[in-house]
Amino acid sequence: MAAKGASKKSKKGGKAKKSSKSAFKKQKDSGGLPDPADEAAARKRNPRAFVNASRGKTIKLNARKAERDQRRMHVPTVEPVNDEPPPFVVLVHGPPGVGKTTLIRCLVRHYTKHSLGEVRGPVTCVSGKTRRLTFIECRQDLNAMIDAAKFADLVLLLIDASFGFEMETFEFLNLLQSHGFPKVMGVLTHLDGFTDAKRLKNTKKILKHRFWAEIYQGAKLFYLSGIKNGRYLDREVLNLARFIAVTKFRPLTWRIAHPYLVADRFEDITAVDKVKANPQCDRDVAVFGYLRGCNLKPGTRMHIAGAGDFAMTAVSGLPDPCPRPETLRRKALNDRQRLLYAPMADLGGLVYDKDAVYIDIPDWKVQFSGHGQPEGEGEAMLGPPLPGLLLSVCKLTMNS
Ligand SMILES: Nc1nc2c(ncn2[C@@H]2O[C@H](COP(=O)(O)OP(=O)(O)OP(=O)(O)O)[C@@H](O)[C@H]2O)c(=O)[nH]1
Repeated sequence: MAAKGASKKSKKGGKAKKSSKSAFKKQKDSGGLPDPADEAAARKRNPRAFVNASRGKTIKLNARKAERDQRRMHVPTVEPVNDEPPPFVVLVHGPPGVGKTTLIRCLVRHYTKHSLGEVRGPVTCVSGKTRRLTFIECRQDLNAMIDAAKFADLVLLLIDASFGFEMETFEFLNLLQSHGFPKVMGVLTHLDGFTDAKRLKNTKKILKHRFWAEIYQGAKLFYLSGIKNGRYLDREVLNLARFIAVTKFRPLTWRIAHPYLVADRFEDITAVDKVKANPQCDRDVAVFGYLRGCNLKPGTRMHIAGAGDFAMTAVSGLPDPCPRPETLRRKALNDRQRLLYAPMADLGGLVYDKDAVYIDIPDWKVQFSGHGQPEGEGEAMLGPPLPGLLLSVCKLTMNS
């Protein structure tokens, strides 16, 4: 223990340098300079020699190492080579009001420069030269979560920081475990509700460690610090979007061995007379979506989650409605290559209903005759939709 009143020797800064210089001079004067070989050996033994000086950098390096180790542990299989892989499914999950719709809108806006109105059904967009993403919003409802756990490639787990984790979030993680556990990233929202900086820092830290305890040490957690003009901050969305665009997805053994399809949309194509005669009759339904997993053989029985087993009468390939860019020479995508395909959303003035398609035509483009539709009505109904009107990769017709 230092004697009372003795001054503390400084270890950093100008004073420390000065004192080390004077110590060296003293040693030189007394002729007791250490042997350079001994000095080099001592330096090699220095346990702190390879430790990062910066604490933040050490944490980041450890997190990256954990990520790499996890990836190594989880890739026992090689994904089959596919020239045109289907879009990856990014599932956005969280409690009501946490910001799922807002986040999907912001990400789609970032990738395609298109502002979505309402987010309904799957939204597919081109996210880069070689990748397409399908965003799906998952309600905090047990049935929806059970279905979503079966097809998600990446889960964005939204957490309301002002509330913390909810029971359903843990339930969903358990469901994911039973389906092979896809990649999971956390996103903290409602951080602008904190006025005290210290409390905000503590909350972030607590939630991060809780999240790491559930997933693994170093799992990626993003912070969205607030809303501006109904959108998350551009810089934070850009970081998240870039991370999603480059992240590697784990091929899950069961999924790559089975054909499956996430329906972008469906149509009831039963003959009208048949339904009129017997409203309870078996229906013919055409389901449109990208085929995932392995090849689908025509004639196999299909299982529709939550509905049961069905016989398939026909399968046909359709032109891709959201193809990847053909020329990869340019570094960035141009606006024409940033495609968006969301058949259920109100995109481009096209709305799909159960039994009709509506096209929204602005009033100034329409010249109504005196006997036609009343003036001012901007929606024209086209009648029952034809199968294959809006194109998709696979079409199935089923009856029970
Ligand atoms: N202050 C603040 N408001 C937010 C934040 N995130 C979302 N909101 C607001 O919360 C409201 C609900 O956002 P939505 O994106 O509709 O949430 P949701 O999870 O899709 O809600 P449901 O569709 O009901 O499940 C909107 O008014 C958003 O502006 C945030 O980080 N801070």
